[in-house]
Amino acid sequence: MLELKGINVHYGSTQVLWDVSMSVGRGEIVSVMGPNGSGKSTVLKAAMGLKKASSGAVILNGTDLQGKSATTRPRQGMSIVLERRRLFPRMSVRENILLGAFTRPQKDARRAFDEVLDTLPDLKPHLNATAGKLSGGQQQMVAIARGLMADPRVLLMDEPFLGLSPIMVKTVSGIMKSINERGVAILFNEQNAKLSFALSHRGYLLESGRVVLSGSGEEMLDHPEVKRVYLGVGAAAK
Ligand SMILES: Nc1ncnc2c1ncn2[C@@H]1O[C@H](COP(=O)(O)OP(=O)(O)OP(=O)(O)O)[C@@H](O)[C@H]1O
Repeated sequence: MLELKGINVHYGSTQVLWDVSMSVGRGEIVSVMGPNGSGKSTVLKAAMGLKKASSGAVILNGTDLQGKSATTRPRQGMSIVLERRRLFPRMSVRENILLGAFTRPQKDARRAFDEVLDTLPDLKPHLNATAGKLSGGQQQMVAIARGLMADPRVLLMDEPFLGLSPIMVKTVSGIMKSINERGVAILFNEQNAKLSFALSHRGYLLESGRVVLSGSGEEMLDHPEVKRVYLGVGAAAK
């Protein structure tokens, strides 16, 4: 349903993505894993149109989105949960969530709001709280709720576990699974190989802006290179 084809991205004269091709099928959870600075966030930003690719195509359900602005993409069925949550800290949780429906008529927004709270019931007691006062994990839930308000078929999640406690990591990965079970495909990035590939149906390994490996979550976890470099398996025996 979402395809990135031969994406090249530059910041100024520096190229940071090289011929990146990825796909996300209907109902899949797909991860982009790689070290710091390998270009994971840039992949998601290019998919969402927040960073313009120098060349290549972003295709969503057969429509080429290249050249169409980020603001049109929620209507096409794609939304993004940005890194570090990017909430409006002085606004209430309710206001932050409702912002996610800016492209939808009010009646649809109200219905979407109720559905989103069914998916994330833990937010109900906090709707009138100031977003900036919530814990990191709760803020991540608000960011996910905001992303869901556009009723996406594909949800992009930029480092959804960043800075969360192990318990909140479990909670958020559970939320991702339940969103996915409701028919939403997810493309997310994460630096931790185990977390990335254990949660995803398929994954990509990105190094220095290039896809160097891809496969099912299990294949990725079992790959000798992933094991050696990213899981530290074997190193301890020496
Ligand atoms: N706005 C920007 N201007 C210039 N260079 C940038 C900008 N954003 C990212 N870069 C560079 O592009 C490269 C890829 O960055 P990106 O944030 O996509 O990597 P990442 O894998 O998501 O890293 P991290 O895990 O640290 O978030 C890095 O070398 C980074 O320094």
